[in-house]
Amino acid sequence: MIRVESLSKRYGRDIAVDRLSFTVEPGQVCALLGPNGAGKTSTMRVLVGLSTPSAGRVGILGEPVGLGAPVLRRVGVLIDGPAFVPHLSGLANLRLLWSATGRAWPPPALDEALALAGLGAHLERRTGRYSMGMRQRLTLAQALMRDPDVLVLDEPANGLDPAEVRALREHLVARAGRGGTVLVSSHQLAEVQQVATHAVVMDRGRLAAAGPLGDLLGGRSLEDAFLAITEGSTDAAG
Ligand SMILES: Nc1ncnc2c1ncn2[C@@H]1O[C@H](COP(=O)(O)OP(=O)(O)OP(=O)(O)O)[C@@H](O)[C@H]1O
Repeated sequence: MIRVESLSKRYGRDIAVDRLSFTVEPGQVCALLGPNGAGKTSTMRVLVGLSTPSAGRVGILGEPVGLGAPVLRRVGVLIDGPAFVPHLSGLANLRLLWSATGRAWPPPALDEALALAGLGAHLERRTGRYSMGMRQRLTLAQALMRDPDVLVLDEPANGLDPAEVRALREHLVARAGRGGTVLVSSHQLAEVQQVATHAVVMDRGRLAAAGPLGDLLGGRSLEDAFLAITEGSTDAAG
């Protein structure tokens, strides 16, 4: 379970996240939506201990989060992507990242993660020669190989081709079906509509709407609902 309580994040005098609260329960795939600069990545970075909140609290599986918090072992994260060592192969990079957990190789869901990443023989190639899409797939593999209870994915479909996007979608649905908690940000609303059970819409740092997807849609496409929600908050602010 993910809990965000009155979270604010400032960068100097700018406020990127403004008293944001929401929860994501096990079994849910929650889409974190919002226009460019709404504060989605800032929220996710605080949520997984990569940056500190200016105010408020975040928790995962009932435990507080901070850099190196034990609960983060149970979280698969894709944000900006880790820095892969360019002269090592994809597989060697996964081993290196896994070694930081102090647990024996291989990770519990390595095969499943590699199947989804679909890198095949590229796994043996140096990551310095990877395309952006290959890098994204290796990043996904490192997030999934630990068989996490919670997934926090910032625009995971970036750079993936349509077949891979579909495989990812099926994976997220299956993971939530097994009791996992998934928070995923995206600008690809038609894609998100197929996978999300819930959505949180941010606009200029604030919560603009949240709830089960069906309630937010009210019979509209997610694109129409999103534009109505974010336009409404622009009018209200103006
Ligand atoms: N490290 C930083 N230093 C200063 N300002 C930042 C930093 N990171 C983000 N911001 C600012 O905070 C605001 C929110 O950015 P954030 O990346 O969280 O939005 P986002 O919703 O993820 O956007 P996008 O959809 O474009 O990825 C923006 O105004 C951005 O310029």
